[in-house]
Amino acid sequence: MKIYEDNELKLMSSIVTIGAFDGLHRGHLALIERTVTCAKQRGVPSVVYTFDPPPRSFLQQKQILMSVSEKVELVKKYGVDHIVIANFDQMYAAKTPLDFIHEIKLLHPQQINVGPNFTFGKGKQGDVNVLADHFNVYVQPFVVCEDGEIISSTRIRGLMEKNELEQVKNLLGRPSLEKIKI
Ligand SMILES: Cc1cc2nc3c(=O)[nH]c(=O)nc-3n(C[C@H](O)[C@H](O)[C@H](O)COP(=O)(O)O)c2cc1C
Ligand SMILES: Nc1ncnc2c1ncn2[C@@H]1O[C@H](COP(=O)(O)OP(=O)(O)OP(=O)(O)O)[C@@H](O)[C@H]1O
Repeated sequence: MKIYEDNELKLMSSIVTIGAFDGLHRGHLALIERTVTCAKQRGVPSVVYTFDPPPRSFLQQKQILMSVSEKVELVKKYGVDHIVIANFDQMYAAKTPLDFIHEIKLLHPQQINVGPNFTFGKGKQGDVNVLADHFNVYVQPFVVCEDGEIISSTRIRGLMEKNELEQVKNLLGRPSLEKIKI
């Protein structure tokens, strides 16, 4: 897997997934698996486009669930070809949805896979509908756990605070944040 610590990767064709992916829970992993499978079927590279630090931690001082090197290590195990790690700072956060779309166009994605709640651009102005005006977008239905609740990094942060580690393992689908697979 090739790692790009700027957001200037250019490809002729690709399948892309985008997100903070903090903690790499079962919802994130479903998106990454779909991206890799689809890329292999079509014979084009798979790309995970992520942010460091996670926007929620930079903008709202939320706890970071995993380091960028742990994230890279786990993403690599899933057979991803390229990972872009955009430096999320004030200047980056101020980009408009259209600025971001122009960057993603450099990847020439045949398909972009995101979850229903994906947002992007200054003030979270871009959503899946805006993205779909410019790209072929697949919206992965929410992955939920047994009680029907949506799995999210926010929920995992809350469970960690209460030390509910069994439930954390369940949402991650593996024994700990760092461990690769069960
Ligand atoms: C170019 C760009 C600018 C962003 N600016 C903001 C912002 O101003 N405020 C905010 O809360 N989030 C901002 N975000 C974060 C997104 O809303 C979102 O959290 C991020 O794209 C990760 O998606 P995910 O939360 O679905 O993983 C920005 C994201 C991108 C790509
Ligand atoms: N449970 C889920 N099922 C399917 N897709 C998901 C799920 N949770 C997040 N996603 C998608 O994964 C990508 C990364 O999302 P993100 O990193 O914001 O995760 P999150 O768990 O929603 O985080 P947070 O709780 O901090 O907002 C986005 O495209 C998002 O829509």
